[in-house]
Amino acid sequence: VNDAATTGSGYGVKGDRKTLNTYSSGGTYYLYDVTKPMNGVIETFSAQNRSTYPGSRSVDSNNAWTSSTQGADVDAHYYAGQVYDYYKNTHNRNSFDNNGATIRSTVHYGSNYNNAFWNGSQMVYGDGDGSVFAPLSGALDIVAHELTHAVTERSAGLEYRNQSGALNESFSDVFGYFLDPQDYLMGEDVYTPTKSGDALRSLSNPSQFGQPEHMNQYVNTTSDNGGVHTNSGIPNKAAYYTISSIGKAQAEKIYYRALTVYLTPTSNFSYARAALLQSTADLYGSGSSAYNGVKSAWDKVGVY
Ligand SMILES: CCCCC[C@H](S)C(=O)N[C@@H](Cc1ccccc1)C(=O)N[C@@H](C)C(=O)O
Ligand SMILES: [Zn+2]
Repeated sequence: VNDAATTGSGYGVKGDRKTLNTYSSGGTYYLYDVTKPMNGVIETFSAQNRSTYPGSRSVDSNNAWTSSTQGADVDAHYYAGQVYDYYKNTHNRNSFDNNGATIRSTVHYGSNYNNAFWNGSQMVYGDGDGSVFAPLSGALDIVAHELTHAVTERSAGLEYRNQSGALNESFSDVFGYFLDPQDYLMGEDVYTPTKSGDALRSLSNPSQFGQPEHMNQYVNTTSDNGGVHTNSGIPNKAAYYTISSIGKAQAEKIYYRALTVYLTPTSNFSYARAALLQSTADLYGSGSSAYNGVKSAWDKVGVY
């Protein structure tokens, strides 16, 4: 039996059917996607509910990934491919390092683990406890959030604390929106599976879920690396104002250019305003409506 790229199918966390780019070797099927240009490989592993990664490759006997525990594997793999395609097609970036790095995910991390993260080399997803979260790879905006941390790490390198850390978190949420633009909510597809209509965060209304949305509400704290998941509400609100005034198409070009050309590891909110304005001037001119939209957005959140 020789090795070959194959096409499988399966059910995601929400029970939705998906087609998968898989690989067969020795009669076993793997979540190993070799269809991307320039050899960008996407591969998915399972920690089998231990707290180790990468764990072992997700496998299936007949390329039908339909068991109830495979939903997290299916979505991590499928959504990672979607995020790869977004960065390649929209920003001409070939994987998170712009050099075809393998995109690896591990699912079923830990026990009832209500989080997901980028560990410096790969994405890692918990299954959630079924009350706070369902398996976290079941949300495209979460997968985009985590993979954008990898892009940030290989570009601006925003330090994960205080204002640069809140920007790091915000850029991950904002690209989560760009991948999943049907609402301004974050994590809604897997957050509180037994309760509808809520989310972990909102870009349009950060205060709805306990985040500040103006600089005069900045939270000075030592917890959560200086409140990176709290103070991200302020740049998130500025992104909402920007997107709702100039549109997603121009906003995503501006955000990508700021992240990859101007921001640095210690950039603060004021520097982010300047970087986004400079990116807008580069792309659309300093007299453009886009420029006025970005300026007004950051004025409204009190960052100058
Ligand atoms: C390991 C310690 C924490 C790592 C933080 C990761 S990058 C993170 O920010 N995870 C996101 C997951 C997410 C993203 C979008 C929507 C919902 C959930 C996150 O926001 N985690 C929250 C729960 C947190 O860590 O406070
Ligand atoms: Zn994050």
